[in-house]
Amino acid sequence: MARILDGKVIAAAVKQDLAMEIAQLREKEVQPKLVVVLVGDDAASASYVRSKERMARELGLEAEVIKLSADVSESELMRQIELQNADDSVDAVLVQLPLPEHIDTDWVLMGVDPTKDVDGFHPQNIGRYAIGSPLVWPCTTAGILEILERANAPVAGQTAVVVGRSRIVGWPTAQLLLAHNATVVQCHRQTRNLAEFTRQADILVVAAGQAGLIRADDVKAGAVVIDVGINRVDGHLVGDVDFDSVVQKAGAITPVPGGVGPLTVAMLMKNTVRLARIRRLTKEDER
Ligand SMILES: NC(=O)C1=CN([C@@H]2O[C@H](COP(=O)(O)OP(=O)(O)OC[C@H]3O[C@@H](n4cnc5c(N)ncnc54)[C@H](OP(=O)(O)O)[C@@H]3O)[C@@H](O)[C@H]2O)C=CC1
Ligand SMILES: Nc1nc(=O)c2c([nH]1)NC[C@@H]1CN(c3ccc(C(=O)N[C@@H](CCC(=O)O)C(=O)O)cc3)C=[N+]21
Repeated sequence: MARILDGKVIAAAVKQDLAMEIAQLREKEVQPKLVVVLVGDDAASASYVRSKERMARELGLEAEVIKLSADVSESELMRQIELQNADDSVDAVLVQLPLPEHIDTDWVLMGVDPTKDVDGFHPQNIGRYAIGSPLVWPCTTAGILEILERANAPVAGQTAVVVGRSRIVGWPTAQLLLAHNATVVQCHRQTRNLAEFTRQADILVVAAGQAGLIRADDVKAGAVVIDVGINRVDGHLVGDVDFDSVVQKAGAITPVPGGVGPLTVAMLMKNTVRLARIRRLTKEDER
């Protein structure tokens, strides 16, 4: 039976460390502030944003949510982002995805000041992580590293397979594992014979959004399996990994819910604090 990597417990440990750091920053009169821009009334997005607000409040971080209607124009959305860019009290700006169809997501994400880009989605940050040193790693990716580290799972020299290559999860996660000296294979929809690759993974990260994509036969015995997927099936949340069968074979596994998700929110807070620290306490030429 695999060890179950409990995201809630790990997130609580991250929060504890952060609370101390925030108290120290307050002594230096730094009050980190996060702004979340939420467009439209998608129920899942609204619920994620609520959990972000809740955790910020618990930690004593300032958080503001700017709600815009689903039919907001691209230029009005940009104007709102630029207001946050210009506001010196704001350290971190997050534009909740997905955005409505009529809005060019790439263009909007490029509008966020790279020094306030708490998601790490700006091309400047992507360029930085291509050379291994981003200001921040995207929250989910950072959360995956936190899980691996706190579980004492080695990364260097391991074979890591990432299923998915999205800007939010798959791509940055493969880059992070590579930066930590894993041997990385990145799979996607056009990968032929997916199982041939996943079966070789010492670390298997699955971020495809397909319930039941990975079953016990697709996993190497003893592997560390990180299930990022969030799928609603018959009213329940399930991951991309068939937990009940894979738990019998893997060495360690994250559950859904209660695995990567809680870490994503915790790392958003950690990234906010980091950006606040860099922007307010570091000289321009040291960044
Ligand atoms: N727990 C958390 O904190 C978070 C969870 N999520 C969840 O993670 C999942 C992925 O999210 P996201 O990356 O945004 O999703 P996207 O839909 O943007 O990307 C999915 C990726 O998976 C690949 N893929 C899809 N199906 C298959 C398949 N059958 N075989 C191989 N590759 C496949 C796609 O390939 P291709 O590029 O070829 O299309 C694509 O690269 C979702 O369930 C989402 O809800 C997302 C963010 C945070
Ligand atoms: N700009 C931007 N940045 C993001 O990081 C971002 C985004 N947009 N859009 C959507 C995805 C998804 N995402 C999740 C966050 C928390 C949970 C989470 O807390 N999940 C809980 C369960 C949640 C529930 O019960 O619904 C869990 O897995 O235990 C999941 C998914 C962040 N994303």
